[in-house]
Amino acid sequence: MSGHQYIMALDQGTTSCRAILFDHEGAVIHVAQQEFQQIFPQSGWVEHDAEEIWRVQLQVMKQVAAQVPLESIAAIGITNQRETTVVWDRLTGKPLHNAIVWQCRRTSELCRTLKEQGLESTIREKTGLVLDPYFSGTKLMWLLDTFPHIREKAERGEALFGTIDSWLIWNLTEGRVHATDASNASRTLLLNIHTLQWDEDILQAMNIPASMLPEVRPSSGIYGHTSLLGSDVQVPIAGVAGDQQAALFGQGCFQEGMAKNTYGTGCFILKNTGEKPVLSQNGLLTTVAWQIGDRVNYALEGSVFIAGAVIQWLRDGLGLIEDAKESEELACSVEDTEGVYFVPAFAGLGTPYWEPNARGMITGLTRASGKAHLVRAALEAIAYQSRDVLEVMQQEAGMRLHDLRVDGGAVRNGFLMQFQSDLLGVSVVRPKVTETTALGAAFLAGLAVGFWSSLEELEQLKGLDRTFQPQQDEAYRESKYAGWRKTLQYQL
Ligand SMILES: Nc1ncnc2c1ncn2[C@@H]1O[C@H](COP(=O)(O)OP(=O)(O)O)[C@@H](O)[C@H]1O
Ligand SMILES: O=P(O)(O)OC[C@H](O)CO
Repeated sequence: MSGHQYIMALDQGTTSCRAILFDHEGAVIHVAQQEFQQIFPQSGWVEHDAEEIWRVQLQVMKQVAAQVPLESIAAIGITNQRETTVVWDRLTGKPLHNAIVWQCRRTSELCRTLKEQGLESTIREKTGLVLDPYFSGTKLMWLLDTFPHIREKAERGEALFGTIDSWLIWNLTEGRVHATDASNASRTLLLNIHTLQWDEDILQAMNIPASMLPEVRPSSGIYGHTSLLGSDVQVPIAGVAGDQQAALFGQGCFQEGMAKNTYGTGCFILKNTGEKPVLSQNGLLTTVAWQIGDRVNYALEGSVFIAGAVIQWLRDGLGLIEDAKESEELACSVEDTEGVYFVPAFAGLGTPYWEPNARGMITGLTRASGKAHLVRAALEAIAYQSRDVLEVMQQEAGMRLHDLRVDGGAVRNGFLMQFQSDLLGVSVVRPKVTETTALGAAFLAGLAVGFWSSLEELEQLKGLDRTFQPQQDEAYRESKYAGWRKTLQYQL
């Protein structure tokens, strides 16, 4: 192992592809990042070009690899936007349709039909999920039902399904490995999370051929090797996890009861529930956190569909700001939103409401309302939605929140972090490495190849950047939140 100094993590997010090299201390050594195209073919529909994702991911990977001797890279870990559905041709390797993104609402009606057929409680018990367009199952079903040539190929064993991890593994590996890890598989609506097997009854009910599905493997372990960084070097792909589970791992939330919130395109709050799946009564999801060897860790999750994406919309949709960073300065330029509330339900509402038909809304506007109030209301909405999830988590899991560990692109925004702390009345703890998603994937890969030896060793690597303490009293907190809840009622 002596020449091995780095682990490379590939973080394939909703808006960009990243490649990051971490050293043995868990420090970021090199990063390359590139955004790719978001495709909105109709209202509420979202797609990505899977070939573009692969091209961009390979490019950033090569950029980073060029900074160090190839032999110094011990392994690659993959982490990815979850649920996004790719179907490709086994023979040509070409996608048979654009990837259908997790945010896409096109299967709302299909979900309703499946509910009417009485499938909801089976899905809940077996998969830990709810019947919502968010998950891969109905997206795959839609592709098979809409395009007869895709179904024909699937029935001949020539069409393969995968989430983005599988798509990258397939493209990276010499022998075209078709696999996924248990954390990603647990987001498809097709996996029995108790047995970690694809569920035959659900596949039958959704008319999905089992031959399309990838092999489910542990999150830490060798999937295959790639020579795409240099033909004479074989680098093992040794860790794979969905991005939110990877962030939980990268935050060092290894023990039952530990929780984190990641502020990226959406917000995802996960709480480690140990080795037993806990089923929620209030709209939280039960999901596989990771599998290492035979040991499976589960988590309860609250998913907020639009968080940082609302800031992107202010930038790209309205042209109100030029850069996400600007939102902080604008928000701080006013004392308050002066009664403006912004519900960014662009893609329906996730936890705990599960209302696929909800849509965005801005209320409380007056002639005195300006750009700064709107931007501030958008940032505040990210914090309100996170509180909605944490309220349910605390009620249900008997969790007493002492502090909140945070990560993701939007935690750079100091206003947002302070407001989150004020709104919850607890400390918000931001780590030094906010790339915890990528770090989690690196940890999983590093453990598999002996770069790191144990979870205890990984725990020592954590470093804090800043803790935000509440600066407002309970009266402020509760009156702001009551205003949010009242506004939300219009969409429920
Ligand atoms: N300073 C900032 N303030 C608010 N939001 C930000 C800031 N910087 C980045 N963001 C938001 O964070 C998101 C990107 O975070 P990232 O973790 O890379 O997301 P993803 O993995 O979903 O692509 C974008 O939606 C962007 O608008
Ligand atoms: O790309 P992110 O970081 O917004 O994460 C997306 C989630 O995995 C969707 O479930």
